[in-house]
Amino acid sequence: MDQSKEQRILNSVSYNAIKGDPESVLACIDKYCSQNEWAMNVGDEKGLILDKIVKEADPTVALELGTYCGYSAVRIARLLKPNARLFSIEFNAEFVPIAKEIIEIAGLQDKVTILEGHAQDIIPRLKTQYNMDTLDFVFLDHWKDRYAPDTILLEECGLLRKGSILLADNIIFPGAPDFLKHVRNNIHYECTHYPSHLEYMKAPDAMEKAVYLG
Ligand SMILES: Oc1cc(-c2ccc(F)cc2)cc2cncnc12
Ligand SMILES: [Mg+2]
Repeated sequence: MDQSKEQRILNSVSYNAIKGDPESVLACIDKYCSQNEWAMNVGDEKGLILDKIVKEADPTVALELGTYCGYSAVRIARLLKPNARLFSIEFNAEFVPIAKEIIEIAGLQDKVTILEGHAQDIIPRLKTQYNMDTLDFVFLDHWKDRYAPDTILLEECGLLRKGSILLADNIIFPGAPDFLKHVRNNIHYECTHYPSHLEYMKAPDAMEKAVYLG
């Protein structure tokens, strides 16, 4: 059977990246996806915004919704302090083993736990099953119509604390209007908009930071 695009991305990383070097893994994926096959990684331009917010948050416990091939998991985990951890939720079973291998090639497997399933099923179990208190940073990059309900679920499950930082990808394209409606003009959130472009393309896109105020 023909290989999937995601398998071809893994092949490229496995062949070209330097083992244990996250920067070379990111550069390899960005090169492949800008020159060979477009893929929905957050990419190098929006990745710089992600880097900035992760450094600002300096999280001990981070959550990512939407692992895909593990590009943003590598991007986030490479910035984590020694005892910090990233949990990444992915529902597509085909993507999970590919992301795991890419994260391993980057040498970040001890910092990242991939949880396979739907965010709405996993979020309610994070405290009990993973001994979690609250989340310091959340990257939303899964299906856009799930950003708002999953944010509300994080609130209801007591996983957000005063100062928890949410960062959402694709605010313009494909767009997440319900999420913006929930966090903007909401006394519980302080929002910042970061205009950018769709990964590897000229089309406008943006990220939204929403700091939970408790
Ligand atoms: O960054 C992203 C981009 C796109 C996407 C798809 C098709 C298109 F034409 C434009 C953009 C889809 C995504 C789904 N999940 C997470 N991130 C995504
Ligand atoms: Mg995205």
